[in-house]
Amino acid sequence: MASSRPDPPEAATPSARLDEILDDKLRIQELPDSDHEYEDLSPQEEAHMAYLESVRIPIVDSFKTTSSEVQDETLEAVLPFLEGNPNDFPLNEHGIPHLQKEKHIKFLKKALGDYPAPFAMMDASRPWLVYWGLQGLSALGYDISEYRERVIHTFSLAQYPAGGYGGNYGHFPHLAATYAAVLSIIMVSTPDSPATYDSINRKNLWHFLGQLKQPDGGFNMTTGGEEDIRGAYCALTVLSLLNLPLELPDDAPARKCGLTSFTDRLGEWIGRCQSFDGGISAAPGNEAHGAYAFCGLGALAILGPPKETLHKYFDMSRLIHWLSARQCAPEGGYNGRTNKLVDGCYSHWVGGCWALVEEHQSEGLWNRDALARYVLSAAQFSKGGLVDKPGKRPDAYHTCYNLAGLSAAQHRYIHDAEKAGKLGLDAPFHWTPNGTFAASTIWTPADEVARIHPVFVIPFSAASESRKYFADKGSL
Ligand SMILES: CC(C)=CCC/C(C)=C/CC/C(C)=C/COP(=O)(O)OP(=O)(O)O
Ligand SMILES: [Zn+2]
Repeated sequence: MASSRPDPPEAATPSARLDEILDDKLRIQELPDSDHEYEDLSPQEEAHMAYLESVRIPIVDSFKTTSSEVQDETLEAVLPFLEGNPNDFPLNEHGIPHLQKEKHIKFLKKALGDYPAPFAMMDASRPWLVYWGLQGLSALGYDISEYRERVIHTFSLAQYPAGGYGGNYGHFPHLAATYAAVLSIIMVSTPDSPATYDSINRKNLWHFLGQLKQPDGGFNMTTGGEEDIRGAYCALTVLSLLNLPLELPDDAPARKCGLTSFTDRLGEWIGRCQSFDGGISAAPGNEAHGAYAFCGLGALAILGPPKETLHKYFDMSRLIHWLSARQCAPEGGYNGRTNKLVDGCYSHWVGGCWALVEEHQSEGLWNRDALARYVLSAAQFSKGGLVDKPGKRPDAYHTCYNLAGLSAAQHRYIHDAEKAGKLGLDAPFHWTPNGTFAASTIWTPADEVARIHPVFVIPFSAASESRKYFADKGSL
């Protein structure tokens, strides 16, 4: 680096002749190590050459870093997919691979099946595997009702007797597992199948959430576990979809510190997660990350109409600046944080932020076509399923969130703040679809995925039917 470069020795003389030999490129990258070309150098010029030799390595090192090298490798992997069609997929009228719906459905159905023994380590993620599979299938327009019985069975076992859901039978309850389990259950439920909704022990779940509420306003992920912004989003999602009381249970430890409601001090705590660069981090003081940005925005969009809550708790112009910087060029997809690599899952974690942000500031803040191009051209795996980036294996997580990101690029939503009730986490039920972008230069109607609720990331009908079912039911 220039600042650490030593001063040249006094005897060293830069000269016009040396400058001629050492043009900029040469000086930085290709300083010769044999001196036969410079046999007739004066002692002063030789001293200057020696000086240049001594500073060469630090200069070269400052141009290449581990991050820049993996970024170069990423471009090498991605560009052939943006410029050509290495998978030999059928192309749409814009010359872009069609969305391979049938292949992805087959992949997700397999992902919802049995796993061989080495996957035992994924046991604690069972609710997530189910959620990603069901949500991905729904996005592809597949009717998931055939999974209803299996979902009730799986989650009745994973429901912890004292409330909440763990990864599987006998696991302690965790807020992330609870979020994924509740979303899965309500996705396969219908008002005429109350047994599915009623498999959730709401009263015990409410008590479990009460144990997680912290005196500073945030939520722990599990009893005695970490407090982070996922907790805020997961807890509010469950409270809102299951129409649980906002009042803290009497046995909630936060009551001892004067808190009475799940929402007490929560907006302020979420606001403290905005980092110096405008992004949103897991907890105050941490590095900003796109997945946490979605959790923060989602949580505020449940707490009240985003038109009101976003600018109340976040500096929106700095957040928009940070979110915009996550879209990679020329890849078109998103990365999750500064100086990191494009990855298909951020198509949702960052791409999904825009529907919420656009309630604060009008659209046009991001390049929808560029994201759709990354998903269709670079993130579809030849045999089905979607990936982080070319060269990676597909999995249910990347399949679900690439599809959600593609949906975010294709559809527009609007929130009716007037209709949202002031109490009871009712705000997220006043989003409505507001058209589909038809004028794309990337996708055609055959490449469209379904609309997805911008806050809960499930079908719209699953969200509204659950809320209505539990509102009609009333008591816990
Ligand atoms: C609702 C809910 C529970 C949301 C969870 C969201 C989520 C995916 C969080 C992960 C966040 C994180 C710090 C990833 C870094 O991974 P990395 O270092 O491997 O990836 P990177 O290089 O892309 O940052
Ligand atoms: Zn990823």
